[in-house]
Amino acid sequence: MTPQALILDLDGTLVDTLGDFVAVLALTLDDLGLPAVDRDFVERTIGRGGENLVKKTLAHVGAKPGLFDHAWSLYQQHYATVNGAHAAVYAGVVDGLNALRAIGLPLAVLTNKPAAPARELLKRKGLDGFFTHVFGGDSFERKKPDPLPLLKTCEALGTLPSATWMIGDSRNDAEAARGAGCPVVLVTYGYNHGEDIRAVPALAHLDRLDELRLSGATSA
Ligand SMILES: O=C(O)COP(=O)(O)O
Ligand SMILES: [Mg+2]
Repeated sequence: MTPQALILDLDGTLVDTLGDFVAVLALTLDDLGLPAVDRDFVERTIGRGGENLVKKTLAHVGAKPGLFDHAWSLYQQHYATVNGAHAAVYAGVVDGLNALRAIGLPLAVLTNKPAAPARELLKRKGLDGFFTHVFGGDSFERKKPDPLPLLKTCEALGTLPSATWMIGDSRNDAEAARGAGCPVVLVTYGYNHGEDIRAVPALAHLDRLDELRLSGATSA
């Protein structure tokens, strides 16, 4: 089975951004006079968009209610500055993307990160040239794990969901793909809410993106 196009997640799949999230939350919490959160908390909480991360973090540190709007605005300002400074492209990603491009597969990014910082991060990490579309958590009415963003991305790619594979690192990606009717491939090195991603059914579980072996794109 060969796909006609691929949709790739960003955080935890293409780029290890945990350090960025940790740094941005530390700056935001410091501005608010609140205690920092540890790396493990951040790792198991990322993946459902920045708003969710900020809400969960405020609850975790016992912040008073009503702080969200201010915290979210600080978080976004800090994110724009920090973006990419504590992040690294995973081993195997550039070779994997080059191999996929070489066989003519259209590639799109679909992340829960807002589209503007997602595009900026890809640019800062030299990955922006690989993708025909980059969609974020604010590109559509709902985010992953809702299937809507996948269906909309398939529409933009001009491919049927059944011929469009989702490559992600979390059960969010798998759930969204299942709802949309897209086959899913999962990478094992990202963030899955503190759970083992190998327990989530997929076409394959990859330790590196360049382990994906596809023979060539079929026509749409
Ligand atoms: O939650 C986020 O901000 C990013 O998550 P994703 O790139 O893994 O979808
Ligand atoms: Mg992810």
